Amino acid sequence: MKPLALFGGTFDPVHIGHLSVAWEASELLDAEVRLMPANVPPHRSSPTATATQRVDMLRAALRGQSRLALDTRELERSGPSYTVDTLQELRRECGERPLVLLLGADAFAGLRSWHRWRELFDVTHIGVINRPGIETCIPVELERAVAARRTDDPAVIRAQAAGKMIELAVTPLEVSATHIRELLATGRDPRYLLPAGLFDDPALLAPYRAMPLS
Ligand SMILES: Nc1ncnc2c1ncn2[C@@H]1O[C@H](COP(=O)(O)OP(=O)(O)OP(=O)(O)O)[C@@H](O)[C@H]1O
Ligand SMILES: O=C(O)c1ccc[n+]([C@@H]2O[C@H](COP(=O)([O-])O)[C@@H](O)[C@H]2O)c1
Repeated sequence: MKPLALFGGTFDPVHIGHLSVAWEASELLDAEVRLMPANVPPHRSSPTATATQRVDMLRAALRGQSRLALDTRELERSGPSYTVDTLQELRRECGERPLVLLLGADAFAGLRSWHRWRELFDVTHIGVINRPGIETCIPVELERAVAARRTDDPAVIRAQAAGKMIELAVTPLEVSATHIRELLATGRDPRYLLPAGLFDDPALLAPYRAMPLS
């Protein structure tokens, strides 16, 4: 069955690293992929842009293609966007369809600090994506906890609903939202690090610019 893959993030702002990862993951897994912005991201300080502004940017970024979709369900819940709650809700909706939670290697490395993280494997597979430029060390305990779940075969992911972990080798792009926010705050124009749609309306990137546009 065609898996449904969820790529959660703060997307403050969405950048070409996110889109390229999501696109290639959909190819590698032959999956429907949805980008899913967190309302209140756990484990980090408040985003610069509001949830509405981040969704507006995502909509502009995704315009004109039909492979990647947007899932705003976490914005409908107040409080921290715990991934386990979201994936349990999706599991109830999806029956036995394979679900895959896509995580950059840096996010995966911190998995053991997530809310009820062990329960994730009851409802979803996890797809881990290589990420250059960010020092990531997978803790030995996490490695041990997932060893028996590892597969390198997308067919295994398609054949069962949940419980596996797969590493997805995508084209490495050393891009981060932190760097893009820094560039915008210092008056630079990261034109080709951001999807073109984000430049269609000057209001979209205004939350990050040092000087409000006149
Ligand atoms: N260039 C990239 N390559 C691979 N994965 C990425 C890349 N950028 C972000 N990700 C992954 O996307 C998910 C959402 O990331 P997030 O929205 O926090 O972006 P970010 O660029 O890491 O932002 P920030 O710099 O603000 O932390 C995470 O799983 C993260 O690991
Ligand atoms: O559920 C948790 O405890 C949890 C802790 C940290 C991060 N997450 C999720 O991981 C995704 C990536 O987070 P971030 O902070 O890198 O944008 C995003 O969907 C977050 O909601 C989830």
